[in-house]
Amino acid sequence: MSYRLRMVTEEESTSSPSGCNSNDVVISKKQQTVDLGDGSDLIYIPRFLPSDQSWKWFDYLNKHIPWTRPTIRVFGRSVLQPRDICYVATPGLPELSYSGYQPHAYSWDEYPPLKDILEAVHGAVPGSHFNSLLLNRYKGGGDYVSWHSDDEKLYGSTPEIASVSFGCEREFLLKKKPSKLSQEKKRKEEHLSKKLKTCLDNRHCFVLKHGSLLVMRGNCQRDWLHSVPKRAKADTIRINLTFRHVF
Ligand SMILES: O=C(O)CCC(=O)C(=O)O
Ligand SMILES: [Fe+2]
Repeated sequence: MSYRLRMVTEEESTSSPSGCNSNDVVISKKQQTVDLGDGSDLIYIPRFLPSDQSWKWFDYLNKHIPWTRPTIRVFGRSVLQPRDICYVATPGLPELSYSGYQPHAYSWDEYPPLKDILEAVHGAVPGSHFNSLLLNRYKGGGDYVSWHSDDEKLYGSTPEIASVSFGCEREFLLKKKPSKLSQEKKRKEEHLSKKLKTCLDNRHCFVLKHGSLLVMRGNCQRDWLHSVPKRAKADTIRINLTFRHVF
């Protein structure tokens, strides 16, 4: 099954509705940009892909991707990764390895819909050339990804990561990495915030919607950690695709 679709932007489709046909994927451009400071920023497009097309992709990925739940090493112990994963990459790139685990790199050609999603992402992120993809499947609220940053050397010093979500909405959290300088600053800010009775917490939360796109850019992986915590009430499947550029 393949979805070769013509992409049009929301602006094009509203300015010339007759230019659209039923095979068009209308890409929404309504986006929120968050400046995290010090050269880190995020772009969030809640309705990036149309809902019905996103459900078709969800069903395809859920059924056809060779999901695996690997054993990884965390603080010297072997643990089952708390979600299913799969890795897709262009042949000839340096191999990805994390937490003592090296995933097999499947090819884009084996899963044609991934190329359509990649095309939509490339259209939304000017100048991007993603050549690898890590897929995650969260089977329910007990599946999660703990605090981490995607700062592996093969992604370069300022990785650009584009994340597309399908299915169950889950919270995506970001918090600033601790540093000696920022701890000192934090102590001063806490003192001040107690006085002002305000909360100065360096955290951000996005509820990642079905069909949404979130892009992390600049120093995000150097200065920030992100996670998708367990949520008892999230009882259905969520599939997340993170597109990355390997150098
Ligand atoms: O599922 C998500 O939204 C995030 C996944 C993630 O952070 C990762 O694969 O590195
Ligand atoms: Fe990540």
